[in-house]
Amino acid sequence: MVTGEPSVVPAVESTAEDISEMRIRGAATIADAAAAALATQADRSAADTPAAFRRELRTAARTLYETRPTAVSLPNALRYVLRGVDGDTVAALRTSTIERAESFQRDLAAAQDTLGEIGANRLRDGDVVMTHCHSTDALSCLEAALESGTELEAIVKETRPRKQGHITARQLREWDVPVTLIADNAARRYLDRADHVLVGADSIAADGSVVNKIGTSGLAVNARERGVPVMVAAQTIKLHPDTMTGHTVEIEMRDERELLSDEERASITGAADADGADGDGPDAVATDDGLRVENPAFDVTPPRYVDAIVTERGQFPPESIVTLMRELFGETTDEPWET
Ligand SMILES: O=C(COP(=O)(O)O)[C@H](O)[C@H](O)COP(=O)(O)O
Repeated sequence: MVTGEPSVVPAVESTAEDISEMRIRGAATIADAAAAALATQADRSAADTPAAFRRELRTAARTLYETRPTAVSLPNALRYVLRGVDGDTVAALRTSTIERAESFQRDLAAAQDTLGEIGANRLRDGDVVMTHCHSTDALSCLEAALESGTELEAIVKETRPRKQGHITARQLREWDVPVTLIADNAARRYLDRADHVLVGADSIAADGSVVNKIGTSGLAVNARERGVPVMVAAQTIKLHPDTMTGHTVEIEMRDERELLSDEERASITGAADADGADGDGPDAVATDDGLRVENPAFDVTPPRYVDAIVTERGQFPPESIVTLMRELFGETTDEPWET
């Protein structure tokens, strides 16, 4: 936290850490947790003036905002809650913040259900769906289809380096869906068996580009080459309003140790143990050993490789998503936590 800023309640700090460390992950889940954290901040605030209460809330929002840069659902959630904070007393501000956060969480869940019903209409009995990463919006489409009696099979990409495909596989097996888990490298080979590629999104840009887990763009290009339609399940909270005014979406770069442990690095570079050959592994990662590891968490799929973006407001060809963005966000993109 920046020195001199008002303190935030410990629950906000721990939610922020859980998001950074990906114990809370996935764009919709992050948005839900951020709204809940603002409600907790409001509930437990010891501020004795409305101005102090508002300052604390803005600091809490900034603390949450600074955790992960790519999923726009996070700032969209914070903006939604902060804009509904209203009242002349601390008690009134507290109540309005909590109510606003709760209504956000209700809307989020309802939007996911509606989106699922819409996405399910694209799926036919016996279809095989290839997934990437773990997306609750994408799974909502599969769940709605299964609930209406559609039989589905899934080819689940492992999704290196964090293997979120395991979470998807676990959920699908709970729903009794036959699952084939594959290494990411095997995707093109298995596209021959797939009727759909179904992924979620962290952000959708005004031109219809889809920002999602690293590997999505390569999958989409291969799917186009194989004639397999690509469906993106994304609630409107994933629409990135800043992209209407020319901003780009920041792609998060994560710690290289998600790809390569210190021991693996040492085995590649031949770096010796800093404290001698004691067998307990290297003590520090060398920075000048000539090996650079890069670990982008997301990539950008151009709209021409996407067949449909399924939202709770209907399904859209990617090129027309900007119309919905203007309707929902207007052109204003100021950040309430920066005031
Ligand atoms: O890319 C990811 C998660 O990345 P990470 O694991 O790095 O957070 C998901 O596809 C989207 O966030 C959509 O998820 P949802 O549909 O649940 O919002």
